[in-house]
Amino acid sequence: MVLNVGVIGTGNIGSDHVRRLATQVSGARVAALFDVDGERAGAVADRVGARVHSQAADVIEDIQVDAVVIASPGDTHADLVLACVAADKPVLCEKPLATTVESALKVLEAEVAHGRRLTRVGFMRRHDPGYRAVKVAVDDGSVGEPLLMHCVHRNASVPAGFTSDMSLTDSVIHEIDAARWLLGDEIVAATVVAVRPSPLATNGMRDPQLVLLETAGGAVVDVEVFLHCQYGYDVRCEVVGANGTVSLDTPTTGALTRSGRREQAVPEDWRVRFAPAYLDELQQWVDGVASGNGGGGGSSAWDGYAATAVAQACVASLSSGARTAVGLVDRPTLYA
Ligand SMILES: NC(=O)c1ccc[n+]([C@@H]2O[C@H](COP(=O)([O-])OP(=O)(O)OC[C@H]3O[C@@H](n4cnc5c(N)ncnc54)[C@H](O)[C@@H]3O)[C@@H](O)[C@H]2O)c1
Ligand SMILES: O[C@H]1[C@H](O)[C@@H](O)[C@H](O)[C@@H](O)[C@H]1O
Repeated sequence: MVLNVGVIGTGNIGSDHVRRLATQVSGARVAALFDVDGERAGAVADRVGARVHSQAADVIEDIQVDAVVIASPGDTHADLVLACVAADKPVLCEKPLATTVESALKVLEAEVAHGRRLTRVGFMRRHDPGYRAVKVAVDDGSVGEPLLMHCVHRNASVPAGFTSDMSLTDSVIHEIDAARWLLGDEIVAATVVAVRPSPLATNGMRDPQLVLLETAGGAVVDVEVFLHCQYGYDVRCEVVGANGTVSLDTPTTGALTRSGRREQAVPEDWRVRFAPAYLDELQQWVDGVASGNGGGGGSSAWDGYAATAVAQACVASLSSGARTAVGLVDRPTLYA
């Protein structure tokens, strides 16, 4: 059986997902797509032989579309996921699930009322071989009880219009999900410290920032987020346990040793660094949907809601300078 996928949003990651679905993922084809930029949608559709619709709702309601990928901007996600749930279609929604806690909660409530998990959120680090190795070492007790997690999230630069809040809601949200997943615990408080801004940060953006996250069980996670680091894309993670530590290997594209020097390449951006993770994420989702489990596994609507709630607490802390508690609703049994 071939899964017919509809894609909404064909910008950077949407067009990458279309290409992967059409050429690398087995058991799937891109049947239909939509982007508000019709020219862009048309060019992407031509490459893979997909239909172009004139609105997002038509992709979701297309009877030949079995499942939907959402890769439009974050503030469009919640309404589109709600439409997928109403149409009973499995959906892989790029992060974030929603840009407000209220809209994330609406998705959660809709899915619970529907009675079946249909939503998966694109937290692809759960599919990265390095993060998976860290998860195995934490889960099998190799490092003992996890106490601390140190993270670094650096981008060479960010697009115009990126804001201080987006460092938290768009970038640190990956560490928020990774911490909840690796430590198996909810985050209950966040504190954000804005560092003296890099002279290269434009439009008054507070960059870098330091983020402290506290889990219900008392573990603490620190994240340096620095989105104008210039030299490349650098994501690091170390979990410190009672008996040892486990850290992410930073993949490089080669090590050159000559003339008394050793040089290692740094990935240019997330496209390069996480390419295998995006592919694994899509393949697992397609396989999951095809086997009738709605694409379950990976990050659920609950994970998307919790991550949004923590990111919003970070935004509040950045603005107030105070430690901010995270309030989550009770976890519905659908996500037990
Ligand atoms: N998981 C990851 O590592 C990762 C990486 C990059 C982006 N993302 C997420 O993917 C989403 C898209 O990011 P991007 O970098 O591809 O952005 P982008 O700006 O390159 O692409 C967004 C596309 O959506 C289109 N669009 C805008 N409004 C729309 C609407 N209402 N309906 C349909 N299409 C619409 C735009 O025309 C554009 O083509 C964001 O939520 C972002 O956070 C995730
Ligand atoms: O949207 C992107 C994407 O999510 C990347 O994975 C992250 O590293 C960037 O900081 C963010 O801006």
